[in-house]
Amino acid sequence: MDFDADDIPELIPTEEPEENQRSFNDKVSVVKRVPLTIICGFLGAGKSTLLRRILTERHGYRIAVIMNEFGDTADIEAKSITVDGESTTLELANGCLCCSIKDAGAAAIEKLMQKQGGFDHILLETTGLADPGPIAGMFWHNEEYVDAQSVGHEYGIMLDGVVCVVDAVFGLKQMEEDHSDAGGDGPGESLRQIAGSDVIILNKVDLVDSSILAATETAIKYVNPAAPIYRTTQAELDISRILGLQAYSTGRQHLSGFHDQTSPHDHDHDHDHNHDHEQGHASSTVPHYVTRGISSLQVSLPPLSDNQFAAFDVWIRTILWENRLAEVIDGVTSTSDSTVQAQSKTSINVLRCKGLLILTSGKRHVLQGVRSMYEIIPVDDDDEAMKTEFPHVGKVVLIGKGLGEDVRRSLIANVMG
Ligand SMILES: Nc1nc2c(ncn2[C@@H]2O[C@H](COP(=O)(O)OP(=O)(O)OP(=O)(O)O)[C@@H](O)[C@H]2O)c(=O)[nH]1
Repeated sequence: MDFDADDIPELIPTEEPEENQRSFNDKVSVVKRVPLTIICGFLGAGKSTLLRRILTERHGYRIAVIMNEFGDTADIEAKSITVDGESTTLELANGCLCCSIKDAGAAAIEKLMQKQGGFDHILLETTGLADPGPIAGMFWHNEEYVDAQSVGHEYGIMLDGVVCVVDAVFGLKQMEEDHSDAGGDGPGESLRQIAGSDVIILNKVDLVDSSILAATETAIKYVNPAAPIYRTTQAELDISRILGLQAYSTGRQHLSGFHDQTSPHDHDHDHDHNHDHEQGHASSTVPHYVTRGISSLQVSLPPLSDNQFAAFDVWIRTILWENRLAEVIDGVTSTSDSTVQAQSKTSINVLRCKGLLILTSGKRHVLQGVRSMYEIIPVDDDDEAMKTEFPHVGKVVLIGKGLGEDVRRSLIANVMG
């Protein structure tokens, strides 16, 4: 990547950001847990372009970008270069830091912060072939943070979100090839990257026509209907779109996808109709690699009693931990459709789940899950914005493999039954 003199940003004072720049900085926790965003994406999709933009723009934030290796970014104008046994750090004119550390685990990043001081945000770039799921799981419930506190460290990390950069030129082809390469190991990396992300950047839109963009977006939405998609050229977008997502907390942002279902298959119908509608399209227009690989399932839920809420916990735990439907429903399905039951027992693999559960008492809970890890957290009812901006219908979104009709039936019967 080449930089010319025009690209070199001016020195800016390290004063407090202006009021209108506080959109995500405000969300930094008072306990100094620094938000971390994972950037994944296909090979060559534009991850470095996005990071270079963040490292050189005048946004007023102190952001640490952790890269696998400096490689083509080493020529970024640096105020100083620090090298020690474990990390190399370039301090940049706009106050950001570009870091390359041997071990990008939570403990190593926290150690870096103790040395370099706190950041407003951390971006972690993954390689083009990385599956973000295990990396997100590593940072989500970061045990090292507890250790960091107990030994008096000032900073910890909290997972803010996962962002996937998709190549508008090759995205569809990559998804297709990825599936066919996956063989018996299930869906490959490009599909897992899309499935595991909270925001999708569809980059290089300058190189394709609108019909390809629309087809690519349709395929993405079948895999992950909950993530907003932003079209970009040279990864140019407002950084507040990707930072401060709070995708793993009860923050209202994390369910924004529920409001913005532009999938042609999501109408505000009841769940039976909605699902049948999806199935109808699936047989005619959905690319085969999506229907055969990762797909998503959305189910609307009415207000739940305490017992139904407890039943949901059992149901989700069973599907996430044991990759099967809950026992009580096995009994029901086995009498009506034992083939479906047998298939679901072996093929369900949920990569990501989100949800909003509304109780008959009015209390609301957010479901968050990455693979087998999940939590159900009460929504802060004192937050005025939560009252007005949060969806008022309970809903569960599952993204993964084997999410067919039997899973929806199981959820409804097991929880509502
Ligand atoms: N025309 C066009 N080219 C772009 C755009 N974004 C990035 N590129 C170019 O695409 C190439 C790959 O971009 P990178 O940012 O290096 O991609 P990457 O995802 O970091 O690549 P890997 O690290 O190899 O996975 C570079 O030559 C970029 O200049 C865009 O929006 N339009």
